[in-house]
Amino acid sequence: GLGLSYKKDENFGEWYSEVVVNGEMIEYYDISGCYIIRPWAMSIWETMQKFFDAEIKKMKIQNCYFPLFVSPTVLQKEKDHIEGFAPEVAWVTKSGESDLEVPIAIRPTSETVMYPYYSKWIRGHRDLPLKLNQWCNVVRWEFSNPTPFIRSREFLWQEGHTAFATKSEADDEILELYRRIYEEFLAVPVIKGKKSELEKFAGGLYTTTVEAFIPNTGRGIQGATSHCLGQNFSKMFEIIFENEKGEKAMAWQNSWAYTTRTIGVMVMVHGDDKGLVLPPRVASVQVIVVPVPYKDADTQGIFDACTATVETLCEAGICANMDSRDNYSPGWKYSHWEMKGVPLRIEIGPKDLAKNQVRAVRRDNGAKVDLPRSSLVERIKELLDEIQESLFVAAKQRRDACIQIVKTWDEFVEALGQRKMILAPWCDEEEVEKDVKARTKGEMGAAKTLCSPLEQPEIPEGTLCFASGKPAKRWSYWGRSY
Ligand SMILES: O=C1CCCN[C@@H]1CCCn1cnc2cc(F)c(Cl)cc2c1=O
Ligand SMILES: [Mg+2]
Repeated sequence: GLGLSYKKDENFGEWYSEVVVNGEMIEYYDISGCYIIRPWAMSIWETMQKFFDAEIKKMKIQNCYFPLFVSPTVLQKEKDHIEGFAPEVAWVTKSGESDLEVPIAIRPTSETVMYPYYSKWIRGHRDLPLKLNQWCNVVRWEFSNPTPFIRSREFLWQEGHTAFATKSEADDEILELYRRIYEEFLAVPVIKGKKSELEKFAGGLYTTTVEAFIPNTGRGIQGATSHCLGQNFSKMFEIIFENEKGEKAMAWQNSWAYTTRTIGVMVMVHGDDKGLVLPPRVASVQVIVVPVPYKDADTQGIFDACTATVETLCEAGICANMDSRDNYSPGWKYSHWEMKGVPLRIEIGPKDLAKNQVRAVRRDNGAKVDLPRSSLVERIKELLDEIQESLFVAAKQRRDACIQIVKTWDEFVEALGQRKMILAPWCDEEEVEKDVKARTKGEMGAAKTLCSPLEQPEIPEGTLCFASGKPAKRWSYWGRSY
């Protein structure tokens, strides 16, 4: 029947798997780690894409499409940093009955696909900057526990690859777009930060990130990423141009991505024991109108009022629908649309009809309010804005409650045991991070750096690293992660 069999605070993993299926976002597929993305989730991806694509077009970034398949020679070109990734590369070895002469890799990311052509196209400084993006899928044959949206063997993303004549900083503008996707659309708080040397993209100079946090599991999760590649890849792929002084120079590059993981983070942060809770800005149905007929009361009048209400809201740009199915009770419909996380429900019964009003019910906190039909549009718009804001505020409060500032190792271990996101002063030495990982190994996974926040709290003179006792150089967030 309706309703979830698992509670979010008791069986988070099972709750999550059930809620994405019952909310009709995901259908499980007969290949492990692969999932069907149903329209209820695809519309969220499209809403984010519409925003992000328009924003990168303002930055004169152009979309393109490179092949899915990578020839092995070119994939090995990056051998230094991909040796760790080799086990997750998927290969095509046959067509029909016959083996391929040479196996072909399926892109796990597109540096090796794109950069040989960057090298060909970029000859002189007038060919720069070259700023391309592609919306596509990538395949990484992961073995650790597959989770819909969060960790799958195929996922959708955008990957941006930019090349400049001069040293360009990692793209702060892109990182800000990622923050906006999380905080303004998905109502999920994130922290902008820099990855440690150990956690960064090995092929680049440094990696910046927006880090989210899942209070229920006490794990950080990388929300999106932007890398400053320096000249590392232009050296490897000979992306060389003649500069304005006629000298040979190597291009400076950035690359950046966000993925369908964004949708999973939103579900984990906002969902509850009645199902999904969608932020209005990404909800494909923001208002569901349910007729509540009563015995011989004016059923047609109620239906007409519902139809008129939907039309009025749609004309005002609000995504409203009516559930007019006559084979389900109002109560069944309430549970169904709560499971799907529709932000607002409008009920119209005989009493509402008589008073020329509607009853609006918020999905996030269950609050009910009677609205006169005369001021319906403005009141509904206010309610939707209120829901969007309060989802973000509530999520930020829950996330902030998980942040623990520590100064010593004992405090660190205690906070880790309490599944916290730990802010600690650190000597910024890679060996020390490796040591923390070794010392916190366990079946829940080791602690690692999540990011060093771009907004650094001040470090009082004499502050020592929580792990090594050496002079602290920067604050960093630590914790377990996905
Ligand atoms: O994160 C981004 C932004 C968009 C473009 N790419 C970079 C780096 C991707 C790292 N990475 C991540 N995963 C990988 C998996 C693989 F199997 C292989 Cl061969 C390589 C990689 C790999 O380089
Ligand atoms: Mg990976």
